[in-house]
Amino acid sequence: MDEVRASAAWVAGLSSHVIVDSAGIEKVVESIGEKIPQIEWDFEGIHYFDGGPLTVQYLLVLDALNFCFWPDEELDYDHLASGLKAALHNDKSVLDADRLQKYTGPELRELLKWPRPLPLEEERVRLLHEVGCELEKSYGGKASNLVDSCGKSAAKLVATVTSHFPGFRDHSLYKGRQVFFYKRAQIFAADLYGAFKGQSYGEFHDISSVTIFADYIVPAMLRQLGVLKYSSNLESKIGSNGEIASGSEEEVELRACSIYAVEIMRDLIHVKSGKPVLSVELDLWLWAFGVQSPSLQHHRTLSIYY
Ligand SMILES: Nc1nc2c(c(CN[C@H]3C=C[C@H](O)[C@@H]3O)cn2[C@@H]2O[C@H](COP(=O)(O)O)[C@@H](O)[C@H]2O)c(=O)[nH]1
Repeated sequence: MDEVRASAAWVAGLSSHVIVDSAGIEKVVESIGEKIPQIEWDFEGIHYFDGGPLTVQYLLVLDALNFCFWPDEELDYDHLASGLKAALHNDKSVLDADRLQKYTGPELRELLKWPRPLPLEEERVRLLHEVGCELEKSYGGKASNLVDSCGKSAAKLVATVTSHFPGFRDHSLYKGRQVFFYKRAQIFAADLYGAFKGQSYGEFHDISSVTIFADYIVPAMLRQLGVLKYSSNLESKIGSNGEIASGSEEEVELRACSIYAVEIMRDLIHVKSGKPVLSVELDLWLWAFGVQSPSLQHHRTLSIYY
């Protein structure tokens, strides 16, 4: 994850559409004080959890599909999580590697009990096939074997997931240079950590190396808090729900500045409170407030990465 942190800082240093406001960060840190808001991982009660390997399989599939819900105004992340949970309660074999390789779009819709085509449905199906195929080829069909192979290192897990599954290689180019986000790979590590409460499949000695997950909710939340400032052009595009192209400087800056700003915030909280804080905890706090704030306007980019 060093490459995520380093490339985000590099982009933030050159950024022109999005600015990280250090006074805004100071204000947020002041308002937090000594008490970092602690959010329960499954605060919505939407996740499948049985304490064993099937939960790991569930989380990998969940994060393989954890992107771009906004094109359907009625669809959100909760539908995906609770849909997979209900499907698993009904039939424990729905996420078996051989079955993952065969789903069609209409079958995936049926599995999630969603009445119409999902956004980027063909891509979702392709990514499911990729997960099933690679799990079968390299890990005996089990995501839990993949996690076991990482020696309780979140950094190794992210490196393993991104090297085995091309769909998780969330990166972009900015001013000619490769920048890394690895949103869904990192969130897989964080979801294991959260679901298993830092034990068993969720035990990582380096969970502090994970950054926030650059999606479309966290930048909007950071902007609402006064941590990010947008150029007037970008502001009006987002305000009018205009689409921002994947890979555009605006999109890369939105994501990179969010990661960078939270890393700065995290260091400042540590200095002021004397207590270390995880980016994973700050992410969950920002995301949980963001998704519960209906007026929050976020950027719209068609992407399989977030
Ligand atoms: N930064 C960050 N982004 C996250 C999540 C999560 C879910 N995390 C689970 C972990 C603990 C909780 O129990 C959650 O269940 C989803 N997203 C992103 O949000 C967007 C969905 O928005 P909407 O269309 O409104 O549903 C989409 O880009 C999705 O990829 C997170 O934690 N952090």
